[in-house]
Amino acid sequence: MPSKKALVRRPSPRLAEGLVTHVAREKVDVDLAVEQWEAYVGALRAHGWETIEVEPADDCPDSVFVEDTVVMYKNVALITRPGAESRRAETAGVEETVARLGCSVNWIWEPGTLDGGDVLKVGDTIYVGRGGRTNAAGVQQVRAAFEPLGARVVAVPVSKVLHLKSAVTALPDGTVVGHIPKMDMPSLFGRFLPVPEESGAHLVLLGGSKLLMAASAPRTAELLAGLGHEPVVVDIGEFEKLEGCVTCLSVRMRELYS
Ligand SMILES: NC(=O)NCCC[C@H](N)C(=O)O
Repeated sequence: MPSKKALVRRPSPRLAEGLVTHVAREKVDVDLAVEQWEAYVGALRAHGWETIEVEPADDCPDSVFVEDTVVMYKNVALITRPGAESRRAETAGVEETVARLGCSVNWIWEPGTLDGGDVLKVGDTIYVGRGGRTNAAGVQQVRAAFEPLGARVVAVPVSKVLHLKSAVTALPDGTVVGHIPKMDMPSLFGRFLPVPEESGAHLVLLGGSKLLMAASAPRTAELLAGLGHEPVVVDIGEFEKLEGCVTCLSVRMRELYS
């Protein structure tokens, strides 16, 4: 059934200790991050999304990046096993929330690892980035979980960025949008639009032609507006210092059964 709920998770007071892999560490202003997070949640709400807060995980610095802990396909919530050990404790609270919302719950098991940031759904095609956080067993387990439900899983090598969706997302019409310098194999995607900024490749589909985007990608916003899309811009600069994107701060649940 169509639903418009989105999971979010309030930043931990330890946010500044979050992991960095492909960028140099910069000082994070936690108070400003909380303000930016509130504005992000406000933008989701303003566009008709009911936001559901997962109980905060104050001891987990990266817990605000809730997308990495669960992948939704239809009514199934696949609880991940994050590639970074320090993030594994984040999944318990998420599991509780999705179960309460009536999802059918499944899990990635050892030796599999998967971060939700590596999973891009375009219709029934599920691209899974195989990189620093998601291993081959994780990809196989995504296949086993979702192909019987009608999905086709396509594995994509990722070596230049943290996650697949750090470089690639998609427009509402299914066109894949990506920043080529950060992609291993742009040719794996069918209909493809290159964008000039890395963070321009991070799109959250809000509904209709509205696209939630980061303020750090003004040239891409202009490009997309010129193609008839409607960018909704938020500043998430403090999260970008930790390799976070607009995509990773929420999990949209569009096909809840209940
Ligand atoms: N899906 C995402 O883009 N997640 C960002 C996670 C950033 C966090 N600092 C991490 O390294 O896990």
